[in-house]
Amino acid sequence: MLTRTSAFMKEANLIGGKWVAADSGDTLAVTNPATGAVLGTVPNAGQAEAARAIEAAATAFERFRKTTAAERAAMLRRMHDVMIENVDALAELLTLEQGKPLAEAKGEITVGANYILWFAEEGRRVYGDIVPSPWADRRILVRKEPVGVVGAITPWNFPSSMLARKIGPAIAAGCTAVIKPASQTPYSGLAWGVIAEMAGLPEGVMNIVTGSASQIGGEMTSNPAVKKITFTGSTDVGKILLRQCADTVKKVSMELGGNAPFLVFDSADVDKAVEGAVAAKYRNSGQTCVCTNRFYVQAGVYDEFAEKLARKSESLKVGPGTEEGTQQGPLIDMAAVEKVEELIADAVSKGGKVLTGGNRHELGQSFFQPTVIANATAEMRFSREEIFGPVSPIFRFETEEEAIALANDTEYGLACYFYTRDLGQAFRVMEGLDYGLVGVNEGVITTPEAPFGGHKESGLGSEGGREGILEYLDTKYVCIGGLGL
Ligand SMILES: NC(=O)C1=CN([C@@H]2O[C@H](COP(=O)(O)OP(=O)(O)OC[C@H]3O[C@@H](n4cnc5c(N)ncnc54)[C@H](OP(=O)(O)O)[C@@H]3O)[C@@H](O)[C@H]2O)C=CC1
Ligand SMILES: O=C(O)CCCC(=O)O
Repeated sequence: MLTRTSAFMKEANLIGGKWVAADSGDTLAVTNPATGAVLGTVPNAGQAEAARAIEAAATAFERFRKTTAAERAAMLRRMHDVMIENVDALAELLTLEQGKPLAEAKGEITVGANYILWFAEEGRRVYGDIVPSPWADRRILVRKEPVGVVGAITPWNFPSSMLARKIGPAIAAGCTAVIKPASQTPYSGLAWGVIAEMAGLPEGVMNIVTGSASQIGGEMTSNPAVKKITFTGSTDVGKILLRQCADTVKKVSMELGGNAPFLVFDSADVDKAVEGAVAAKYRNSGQTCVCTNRFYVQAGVYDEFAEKLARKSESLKVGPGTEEGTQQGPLIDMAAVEKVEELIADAVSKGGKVLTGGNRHELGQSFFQPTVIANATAEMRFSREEIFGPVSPIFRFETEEEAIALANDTEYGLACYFYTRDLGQAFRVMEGLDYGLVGVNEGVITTPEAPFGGHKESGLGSEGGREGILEYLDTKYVCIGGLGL
């Protein structure tokens, strides 16, 4: 199984162009969530290795910042090509350590490659300004310059594409980076080192350190050589990193948790809404920060929607991600299974009705049945907490105003979705929802061309789109006088 992936499956850290072990020689085991089998080990590095990686990135930055945008675009295009040429191997590695179906893993690698290509193109359009001067003898230039060394910390649910959104704009802007992948899925992060090498990225531009989150994150956030932290993960950890970044006033981008509502109005095409609901809920077995957490359905179509969603949910094929036809892989670990069980038990004790699923899957391990729960209410825990699993709670509402208020009643503001065939309603609801991403009659909306980022406690800044590269650039105002004009 591992033969195809082996070229990309590194068991060492990349620091200054060298693949190295942890100073202590300690390692972390990586397991396949579908079988519980140990796939291999990666270095359990800490503060000292992170400091050396930052130093390597800072040294490389002095040369890399002077490369042209066209040169960097060429490197990024080669990285894109390496990914597309090796999509099967990279996807297999991703599925083995993360669990998602191979088709989804291939989708993630392809989307990641597309982010890289998008930023290759965007990097060549980092324009400054010449501003009309209020002085006859002076001229005003506004330049955009790379911020410098970037620290990137990523989660286990999209271990490849979350890095693409950070590395792509960083390199395009002329920055260098130190990466810390999630400990449960480090291979897809380390594979970026191989991709970089194959694409001819200069040594030290990309450094990758696995191991202690608090030590590596602590060094990244306190070391003055790091100018920016970009993080995707839980809101709790995002808040820790924000506090730690304050002392050296670093730039930050935060892609944090979500509590996505999915509204279905009486005016909706219910079959289309069910199709969108399945896509928005069950991608990566519900372990996506933009996955629907709460379905709000208007009274007139409630029963029809609930029944149809239940039937679709129970038809999903659960199995190992590597098996042909699998639509639902395992959850990342047993803690995730226990959390889902707790949320279901809480809902049932408060009057929730399980329409399908509700239990661990007969396959064992961390496989869980796709679950639909009707009669959901605001008192149930999943109305406020991220489920991060294949559970669809369905709440009932009567009016449009009520639906908007319920949808916005959360500290999160990442993604939301709604279905309607009423054009006026589409605009009213879209304008009323306090979210960074809105899907209108669509359940999956991410693309490199569009900005991705949350409102409220779901984050700061945007990845992708025109905005994505701006996060990696400083603005410099230059006043040129003494021109004798
Ligand atoms: N918005 C999103 O995309 C995601 C949201 N989540 C939410 O968060 C919950 C917990 O998931 P989890 O993976 O533990 O998410 P975390 O936020 O804990 O982890 C994300 C990344 O941050 C690292 N990290 C953890 N603690 C620190 C720290 N003190 N300093 C620096 N880095 C740190 C992790 O490292 P390590 O792996 O070594 O601990 C990992 O690389 C999920 O159930 C879900 O609700 C999770 C993943 C993604
Ligand atoms: O942050 C995440 O959980 C990944 C978002 C997946 C997407 O790109 O839609």
